[in-house]
Amino acid sequence: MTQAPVNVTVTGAAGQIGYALLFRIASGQLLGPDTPVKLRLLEIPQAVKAAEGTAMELDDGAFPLLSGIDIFDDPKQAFSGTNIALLVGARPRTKGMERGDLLEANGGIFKPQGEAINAGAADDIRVLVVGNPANTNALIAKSHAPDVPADRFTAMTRLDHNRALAQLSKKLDVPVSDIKRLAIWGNHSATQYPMITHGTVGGKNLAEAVNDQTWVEETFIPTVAKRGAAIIEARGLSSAASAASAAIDHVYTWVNGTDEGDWTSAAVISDGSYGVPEGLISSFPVTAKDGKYEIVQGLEIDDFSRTRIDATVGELAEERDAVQKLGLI
Ligand SMILES: NC(=O)C1=CN([C@@H]2O[C@H](COP(=O)(O)OP(=O)(O)OC[C@H]3O[C@@H](n4cnc5c(N)ncnc54)[C@H](O)[C@@H]3O)[C@@H](O)[C@H]2O)C=CC1
Ligand SMILES: O=C([O-])CC(=O)C(=O)O
Repeated sequence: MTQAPVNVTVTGAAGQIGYALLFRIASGQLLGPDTPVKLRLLEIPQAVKAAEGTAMELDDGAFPLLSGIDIFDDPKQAFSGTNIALLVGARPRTKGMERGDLLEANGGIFKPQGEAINAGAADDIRVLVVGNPANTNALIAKSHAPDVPADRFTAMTRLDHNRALAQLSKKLDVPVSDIKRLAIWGNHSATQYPMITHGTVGGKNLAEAVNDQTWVEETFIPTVAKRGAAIIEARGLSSAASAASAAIDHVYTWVNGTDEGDWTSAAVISDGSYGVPEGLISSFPVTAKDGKYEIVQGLEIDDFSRTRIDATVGELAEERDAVQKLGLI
């Protein structure tokens, strides 16, 4: 192990996703088995003690790749020199809270975090926003980091992608690894569009293999799009281990690349591709190469997909307009 450790900042470190995520980072699953990591945990002051408890357990894991843990309640310190930032901590929606209140409360978190990343993160900083509303929180953070290339801000739809893989694997009775070129479009919300049109399974077209448009529209799409709510209903808590696993997948792929001929899904800054307004952080089919996510170009979009993409992207535009009105971007 000769490489210098990579600094990884995790916000919301004392939360339930943090608890599932940190041990996997420490064991080398975020960046690979040859890359040592240094953890920088950010929490609100009331949760610092709980984060200290998690750090004690991380110590007790005796992970060979974990070269240190620091805990902060100040974003400026937490993001100083960081290479990878996982923005997990967010303000959850509580009873009686309107959508605007939620966006405003999260603006109070993601604006200072964007500023702190701008001020002190390493030049190769890569940011993944997990905390909801993830796409718009990423947009807020990006807006306050003008010196960081915009394509370094991403939001997580890999969990939706993995959920879609799992549903298709069950439907077709094939291993998830046989299914390629699946794509989640738009917002990480119930309007998202999981698209199978260009997918493949064992080299054959995925939509033809499924051959059941009623199942796609009435079962597959709603199951994937509403899975978060179904998990809350069943567990009494929102998805945590699966969300942590998807965050690991998102960063691992970003750094190590997609397989030749395959895609994944990530919410990245739109360059106007497929009519998605430039500047929105929207999920697209993406490849990763040389440490960069790129939107897959040139796909034919059928009428059904167009309608679904327009709806979810329309919701993103509304969220952008709302945070613009609140002066958060
Ligand atoms: N994009 C996705 O696919 C998914 C996103 N999520 C979202 O991830 C977020 C975290 O989920 P959980 O870990 O289950 O929540 P949690 O409530 O268990 O933990 C959140 C943690 O964030 C901390 N926090 C709050 N404000 C902070 C700030 N300003 N700086 C640092 N830390 C702060 C809290 O103290 C808490 O420890 C939620 O917004 C949830 O909706 C959850 C699942 C999937
Ligand atoms: O729905 C939630 O609150 C958590 C979430 O984002 C998901 O599980 O996809």
